[in-house]
Amino acid sequence: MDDAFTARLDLASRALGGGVVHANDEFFAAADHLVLPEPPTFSPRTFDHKGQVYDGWETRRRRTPGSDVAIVRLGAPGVIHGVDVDTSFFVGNFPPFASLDGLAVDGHQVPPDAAWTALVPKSPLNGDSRNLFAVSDRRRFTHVRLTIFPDGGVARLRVHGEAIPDPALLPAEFDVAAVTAGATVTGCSNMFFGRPHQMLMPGLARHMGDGWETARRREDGNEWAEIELAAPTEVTFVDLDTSHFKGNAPGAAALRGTDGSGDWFDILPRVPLSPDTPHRFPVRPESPASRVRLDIYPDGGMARLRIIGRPDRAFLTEKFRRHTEESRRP
Ligand SMILES: NC(=O)NC(NC(N)=O)C(=O)[O-]
Repeated sequence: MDDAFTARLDLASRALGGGVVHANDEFFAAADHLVLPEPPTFSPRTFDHKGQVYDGWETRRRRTPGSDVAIVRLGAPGVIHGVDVDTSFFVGNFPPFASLDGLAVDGHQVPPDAAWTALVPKSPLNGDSRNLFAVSDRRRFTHVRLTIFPDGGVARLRVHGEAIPDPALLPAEFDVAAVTAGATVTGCSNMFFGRPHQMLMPGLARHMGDGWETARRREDGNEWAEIELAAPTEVTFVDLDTSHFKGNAPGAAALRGTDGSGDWFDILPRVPLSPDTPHRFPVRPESPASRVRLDIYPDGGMARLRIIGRPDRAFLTEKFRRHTEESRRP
């Protein structure tokens, strides 16, 4: 099956601010575990007052017909390309079937009579494994609802897709390289220790594992990453944050941009970098950029990359409109 969607951003992740807003039953384990960014873990023969401790959402054994549900508010609303219903470590207690629905709400509350859209029909699950389901609906959703039949445990719910922010909620100038704004990594030379999209995650990096890190380069040349920005943008500031990279920060970096025509121009000509330091550079590039290339010399780690500027509002509005109109239709 097509599982290419697993490389996409997890829109539900707590790392983006996603959260569980409702679960009808959490007897054995809290549904909040569903959106944790870390892979699930298990410690055998570890019992609390309710039973064996699980790193997931686990409901009690049903004695009446029915199903159990959990509703997740996406950290970044967007278009869902596929989901992973991960039942890791649930063996004698995984749900044999699950389904997933989506909802797009204006504002912040889920109305009790909301009309949910089916994204994954009731489908069989395997225990102690990832269960991948592609989603073909290309509308924008703010919430998903996981239903398990009849009961049981799910370790994580990953909702892979592309973030589509509401332009009405974005200021005139913001970080257009942020994954929550819809920026994506389109290529990189090396990601041995850490994937480059981590540079584009919200907030400060928590530790060295929370950034882009290459292997030590043993030949000539330098490492690089390319990013498609949320929209064509007049860039005003570039942040290169090497926090936590103390013995392995790049010695220098440069940022170039293109408007898609194939011509590249300097946004930030090569500058020296210090270890474990958030650097900010005011810039005045000659043109708006829709894509950028970060070169680091020769290799190393970057905790965060921020590209602040004034995006093309019409571009953002059209992207939002294209994915939104129909998902709001009753
Ligand atoms: N040994 C178990 O895991 N039992 C049960 N679950 C927990 N959490 O104890 C159950 O009945 O599914």
